Amino acid sequence: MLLELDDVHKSFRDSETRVPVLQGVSFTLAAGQTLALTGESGSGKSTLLHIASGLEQPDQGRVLLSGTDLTRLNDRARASLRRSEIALVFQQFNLIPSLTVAANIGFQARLAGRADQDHIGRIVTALGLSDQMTKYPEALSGGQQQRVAIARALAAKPKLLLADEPTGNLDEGTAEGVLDQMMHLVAATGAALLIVTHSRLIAGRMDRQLHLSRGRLT
Ligand SMILES: Nc1ncnc2c1ncn2[C@@H]1O[C@H](COP(=O)(O)OP(=O)(O)OP(=O)(O)O)[C@@H](O)[C@H]1O
Repeated sequence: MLLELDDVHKSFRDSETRVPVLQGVSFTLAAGQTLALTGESGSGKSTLLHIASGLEQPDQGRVLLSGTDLTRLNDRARASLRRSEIALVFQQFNLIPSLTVAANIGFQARLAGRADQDHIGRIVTALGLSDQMTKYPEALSGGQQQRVAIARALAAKPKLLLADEPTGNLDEGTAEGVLDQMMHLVAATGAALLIVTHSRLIAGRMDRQLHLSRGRLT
C-alpha cells in the first residue's frame, strides 16, 4: 500500500480547551489510485493532508508511506522522504517570490532528483504556462499562480500527490485541464492522488470518495 493512515487523531489547543479535529481516521491508498476527500469547511481536510504528507504530526495513530511509519521518523528523515516521494499543492500556492516561474517549477524536481526536462516541458505547455516562464510570481494572476504550483508538484513526479482545492481559482475549462494533467501523472507513473475538493464534478472523476465529518471518515 502506498499510503495508509491508521487510527489518526489530532486536536488543536483553543485557549483553555483542546478541540478535536480528527478522531480515528483510517484509510488506504494504493499506487495508481485516486481519492477525493470532501467535507464542510473546518472539518479538518487540510489537517488530514498535512498529516498524510508528514508536514504535521498526529497526536496518535500511524501514517505509513510505502510501509514506513512517518510518525516514527525524526524531522530530518521525514523531510527527506517528503522531498523525494510527496508533492503537496497547498491552498496558498507557496511559490518562491524571488524565483522565476521556470525556477519555481524546476526547484522541487531538482530537490527530488528527478528534473526531466521533456516531462517538465510537456506539463508547462499543457497547463498553458509557456509564456510565463521568465516572469516572477507577483506578476501572475491568482489562477496562473495556482497552475505554477500544480506544475511544480507534477514536475517532481511524486509517488504521492496531495492537492488541497487545486482548482479553486480556475474557470471550468482550465480546471478540467489541470485535472487532466493530474490524472495523466497517475496513469503514466502510477502515482497516487488524494485531492480535497468541494466540486462534485472533480470528486466524481476519482476512483473513490471519502467524506470527513465530525472528525471521522464516511
Ligand atoms: N495550526 C492550527 N492551530 C489551531 N487550530 C487549527 C490549526 N489548524 C487547523 N485548526 C483548526 O482545525 C479545524 C480544521 O481545519 P482545516 O483547515 O483542517 O479544515 P478544512 O476542512 O481544510 O477547512 P476549509 O475547507 O475551510 O479549508 C478548524 O477548526 C481550524 O480552526
